[in-house]
Amino acid sequence: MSDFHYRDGGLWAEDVPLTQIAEQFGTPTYVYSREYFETQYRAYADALGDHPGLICYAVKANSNLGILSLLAQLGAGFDIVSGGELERVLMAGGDPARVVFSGVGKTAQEMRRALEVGVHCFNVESTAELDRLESVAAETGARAPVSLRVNPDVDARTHPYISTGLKENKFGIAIDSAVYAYRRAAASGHLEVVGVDCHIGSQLTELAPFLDALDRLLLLIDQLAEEGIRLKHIDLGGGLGVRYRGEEPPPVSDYLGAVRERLGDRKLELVLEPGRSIAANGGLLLTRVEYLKRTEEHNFAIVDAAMNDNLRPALYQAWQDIVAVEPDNGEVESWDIVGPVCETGDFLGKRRELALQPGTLLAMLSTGAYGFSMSSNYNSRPRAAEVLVDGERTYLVRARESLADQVRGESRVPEKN
Ligand SMILES: Cc1ncc(COP(=O)(O)O)c(C=O)c1O
Ligand SMILES: N[C@@H](CCCC[NH3+])C(=O)O
Repeated sequence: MSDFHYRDGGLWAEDVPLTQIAEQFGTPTYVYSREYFETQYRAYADALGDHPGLICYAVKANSNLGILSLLAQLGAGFDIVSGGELERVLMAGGDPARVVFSGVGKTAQEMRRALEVGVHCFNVESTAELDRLESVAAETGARAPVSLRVNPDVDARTHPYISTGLKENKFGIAIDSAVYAYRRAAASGHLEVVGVDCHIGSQLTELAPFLDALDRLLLLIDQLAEEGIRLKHIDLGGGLGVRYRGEEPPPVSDYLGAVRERLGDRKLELVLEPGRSIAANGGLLLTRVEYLKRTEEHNFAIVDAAMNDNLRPALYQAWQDIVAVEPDNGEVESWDIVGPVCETGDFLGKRRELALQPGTLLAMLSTGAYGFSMSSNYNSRPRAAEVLVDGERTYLVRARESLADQVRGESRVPEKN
């Protein structure tokens, strides 16, 4: 039985009916299944098996402390892209020695803090960043562990906004010039070269681009070894896709099986940074229909969640399934499910076949990744509550924002005299 399933005519999260969650916590609310996150993390850990390495969950996919803490309890590592994400990991009980620090714009302050707590490595994305890291390390007297993020120029065959491993993208150091950057890092007394990293994109549904990137990285590793620069680990980033509609991404075991086979008996630790494949199908967004509005063109169902809660449809024209929590036998019609935000792009789904009434409770599925974490206060809307379900228990892992939360730090100005 899946973690979100119909039972007694209604949709449940594990052993809790979603109607109960809506009643207790209101809507819109993100609902997560603990079991799902644990199963997905374990799929990676099991597929890694006895091969040395780290599964570093990409915090940006879902950075709620409840989620991070349950992963920390399983021994997960974390992939972070900001000082804020680092502090979240620490607050959740994560081990800094299992943290890899990615991102193209690390500040000196963020570097200092990461050195202080002792992260596993910095995934350095440019030579300018290498210079900054070297001077921060020199200042603090630490030796910074460095893995260069190379851009292997591989087509991930995914949405252009979430493809990151092509020459034209802003990420990483071009693989052709990586050797120079490695020589530069290896010659520094303040930097310790430990690995190589790449991340070619997100929502990949085929293995070939991952394996092409891996092959290119292995060539680089051999070239570096000839110069006496020996790497301890290879980090293939995240990117494994999930099923939103008809996609059939390869199972984690096939992916890691193929990678391990390619690595053969090389003594290279394997680091992975999965986000979406751990989180997406572990969450849903619970929302209620406020109004039904029929025009000559369309039927609109205006719900209480909006693009500020889930930006993916507006940003990528992403499709995520929307289902009724208590399917009734009313007349099924085609509806555009839209939010209250003043933007034409504020939709959650178009042309959805549903039987709706004002007050109908809906669940937008596959929203555990890049859902709440990309939400905002646009239109001064409070960000949604987040509830984690564990069997029959519910934990409010983030309270719905209040107006006071929203205006904290803002102030009026005195009248002009
Ligand atoms: C550097 C890095 N690592 C890991 C991830 C996680 O990717 P995904 O959620 O596709 O697994 C991302 C986001 O795409 C990323 O930019
Ligand atoms: N936010 C994106 C994925 C971007 C991943 C970050 N590199 C999504 O919702 O699909």
